[in-house]
Amino acid sequence: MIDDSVRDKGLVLLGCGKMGSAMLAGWLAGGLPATSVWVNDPHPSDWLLGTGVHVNQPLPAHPAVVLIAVKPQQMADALPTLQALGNGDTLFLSIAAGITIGRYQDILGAQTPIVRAMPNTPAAIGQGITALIGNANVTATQLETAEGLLQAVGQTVRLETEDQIDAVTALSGGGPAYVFHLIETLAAAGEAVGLPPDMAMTLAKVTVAGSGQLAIQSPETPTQLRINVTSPKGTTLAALNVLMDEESGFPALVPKAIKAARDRSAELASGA
Ligand SMILES: NC(=O)C1=CN([C@@H]2O[C@H](COP(=O)(O)OP(=O)(O)OC[C@H]3O[C@@H](n4cnc5c(N)ncnc54)[C@H](OP(=O)(O)O)[C@@H]3O)[C@@H](O)[C@H]2O)C=CC1
Ligand SMILES: O=C(O)[C@@H]1CCC=N1
Repeated sequence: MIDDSVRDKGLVLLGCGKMGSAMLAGWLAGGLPATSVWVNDPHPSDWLLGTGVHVNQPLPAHPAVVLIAVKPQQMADALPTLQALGNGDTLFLSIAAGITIGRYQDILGAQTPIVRAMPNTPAAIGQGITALIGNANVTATQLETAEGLLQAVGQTVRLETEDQIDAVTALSGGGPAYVFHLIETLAAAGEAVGLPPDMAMTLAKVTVAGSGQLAIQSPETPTQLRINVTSPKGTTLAALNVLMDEESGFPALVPKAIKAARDRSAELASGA
């Protein structure tokens, strides 16, 4: 639930592109008044301008939370504009990949309360998942405020160490893109074996969505759910023999992809 302090003292978004908009859409749909939100973004979208939030207007003196939602490469220009809010009661909630708490402290001040989080775009429909960790300046109440905002757009998990966030970024932060690519690939493959494009896309989307829901709702493991589909000597087995090949299938490809994303996240953290 979104904390009253956010409604009363205000929420500032630094950057409102794809991820900032996804989260803001969820918060507004969940009842956060538009008048409690201030957004700084050089090129506000038509959607944003239509929400009724304050766009590129003077900020409240002591907002409850600042959401940092610019790209890592934009941080050096964007963050110093909010330096005056550092070292105080305003909680900075960062969703940027690869920018460490230490780097925020260097710019905003060592006493600044900072929560680093990694959400994903299904937040736009309340189905996101976000991992978070705070620095020592974050009070228990502020951590609950951050978690309340993030739970208003999905589930949350608390991290034990900050460096775990590189792996989270690789798995669930970018994960929706991998799944969307799976949908694209399934639909194209359906077309290639004779289905009309629209039908192939509908079959692919609903299959992925339904399977995801079944994996969440069923008491059975994903492994058992896979076995349930796979008849002996049947059609699924013919496909899985390709997809589960240790040399060329998912077991070879997926870990390689996740490691590449994890390594890139760590690289961003070192300033590359
Ligand atoms: N997209 C995703 O699925 C996820 C993204 N993230 C993280 O979220 C952050 C944002 O990513 P994403 O939304 O995809 O990127 P976008 O480029 O869509 O959003 C960034 C926004 O910030 C604006 N901006 C640029 N400079 C400034 C500035 N100086 N002050 C204020 N706003 C500025 C950009 O404007 P303009 O376009 O005009 O430059 C843009 O609207 C990144 O750090 C990313 O790592 C985390 C999890 C998932
Ligand atoms: O691609 C990126 O760097 C960001 C982080 C996770 C999802 N998008």
